[in-house]
Amino acid sequence: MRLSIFGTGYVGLVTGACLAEVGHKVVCLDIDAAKIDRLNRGELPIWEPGLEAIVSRNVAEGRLEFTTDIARGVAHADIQFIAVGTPPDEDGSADLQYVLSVAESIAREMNTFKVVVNKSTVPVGTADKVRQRIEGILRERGVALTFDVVSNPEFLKEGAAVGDFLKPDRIIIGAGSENARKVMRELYEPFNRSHERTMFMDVRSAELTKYAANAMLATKISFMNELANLSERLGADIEEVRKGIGADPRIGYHFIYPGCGYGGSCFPKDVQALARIADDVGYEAELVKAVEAVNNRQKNVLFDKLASRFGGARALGGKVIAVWGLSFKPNTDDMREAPSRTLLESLWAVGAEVRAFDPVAMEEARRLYRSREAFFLASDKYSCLDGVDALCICTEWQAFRAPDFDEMQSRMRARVIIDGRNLYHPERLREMGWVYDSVGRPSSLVA
Ligand SMILES: NC(=O)c1ccc[n+]([C@@H]2O[C@H](COP(=O)([O-])OP(=O)(O)OC[C@H]3O[C@@H](n4cnc5c(N)ncnc54)[C@H](O)[C@@H]3O)[C@@H](O)[C@H]2O)c1
Ligand SMILES: O=c1ccn([C@@H]2O[C@H](COP(=O)(O)OP(=O)(O)O[C@H]3O[C@H](CO)[C@@H](O)[C@H](O)[C@H]3O)[C@@H](O)[C@H]2O)c(=O)[nH]1
Repeated sequence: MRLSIFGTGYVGLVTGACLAEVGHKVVCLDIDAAKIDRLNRGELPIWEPGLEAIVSRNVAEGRLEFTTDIARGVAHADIQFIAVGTPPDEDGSADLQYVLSVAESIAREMNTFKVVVNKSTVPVGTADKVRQRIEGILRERGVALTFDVVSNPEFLKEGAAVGDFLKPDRIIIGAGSENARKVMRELYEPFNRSHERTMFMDVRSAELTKYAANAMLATKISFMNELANLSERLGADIEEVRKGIGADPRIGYHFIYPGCGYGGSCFPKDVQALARIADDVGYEAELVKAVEAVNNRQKNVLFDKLASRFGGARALGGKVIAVWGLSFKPNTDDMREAPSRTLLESLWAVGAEVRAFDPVAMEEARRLYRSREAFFLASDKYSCLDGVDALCICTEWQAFRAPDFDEMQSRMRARVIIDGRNLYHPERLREMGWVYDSVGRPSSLVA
């Protein structure tokens, strides 16, 4: 089948490449001409494992192309995907300007029937707004064309996006007409060969399913972080508690890792947006708001631990602190809402100097903090430790899991590790003479 996708970010680009991979003919559009130029030169604007190979193969085989030409994109296909950003507005609600602007573009250029498929994460009722926007423009143009609006939220994770897209747990389709359901079934047919993954429902339920999934996952994390903070104060070990509860299949082991808070471009904004969606219909979403509040507090946990270790926040002035891991999670260079940023900014605020290392997010860190003094990006994880007073770990990259502790010790001014991802065994480190603090474990109590 033929389809066009507006937006070549994480979702649009992965969707385009993966739908081309199964045989469809895809045109990807973006208003960012520099991005399209890079893609046409064979460069990827994002770091995502496995994506480059799929993009280059499908471009070479003529199933995938990139353009800024809206008329060409709209004419190419009956199926028009919207995969643009929905960033938080000032009050935390999702800003729909990019989604509605794509709806306008489609309406201005369409001359035949279209199925408009929204893949962006959007509040319940957005499909109605998209429909009204398209109808308004068609009226202005004086043309009588029919179209469907479908909700098809995306559940891929950064760092595992290609695998998630090609082998989805489920494909959610919110569609109001039999024709739209038929088109979407055919489009996703290649993904249903081993078993049926497509779930059809009404449009509003599909829109809410996306927020429900993210809010549920974020709730699990905030719950575990709350329990971790409690464990520390009770002399219990959250890692034992985690395994103990994970063994219950009703709870499960997934997404119950405590740490220094969740980040990324989705959980923080979507939890906030869900709370605003509830406010808008006069419902106080107390649990959802608590999830956000717990997470905001958790993002300070490394700084607070460091401060108490050094005898107060002001005592950190003039200290040199190493940070391992800048991206919001492993296998991505994305630093949006990363817990590392909260730590960096708190350290700078008290006059500490930071030496940082990340396996892939160095360029992104340079872009974000170019003009920052007191920020040194090291070329590897060991040189990052030269002369530092302590090491903080923000991201659980594989490269940090089994380091050479002797090498580390020889470079650091003091043997202090504050670990926001619970990577090491507290007792082993203590035996080796380290001061080791992590999240929710007895190590945290050792002076
Ligand atoms: N990043 C993820 O892991 C993820 C996963 C699932 C869902 N989502 C949701 O998908 C949506 C897109 O997220 P993303 O991370 O891909 O965003 P992104 O910011 O990486 O990319 C959005 C792209 O859309 C382009 N764009 C904006 N207006 C446009 C227009 N009028 N026409 C064409 N292109 C336009 C931008 O230039 C940009 O390249 C969001 O709603 C997000 O919440 C994201
Ligand atoms: O047990 C856990 C699991 C995750 N995290 C943190 O949670 C954040 C988000 O992680 P993850 O969900 O793996 O990454 P995202 O790429 O943000 O993916 C989420 O957000 C996407 C955008 O909506 C959805 O499509 C995905 O299904 C959803 O998992 C990261 O900071 C992780 O460190 C924890 O602290 N503990």
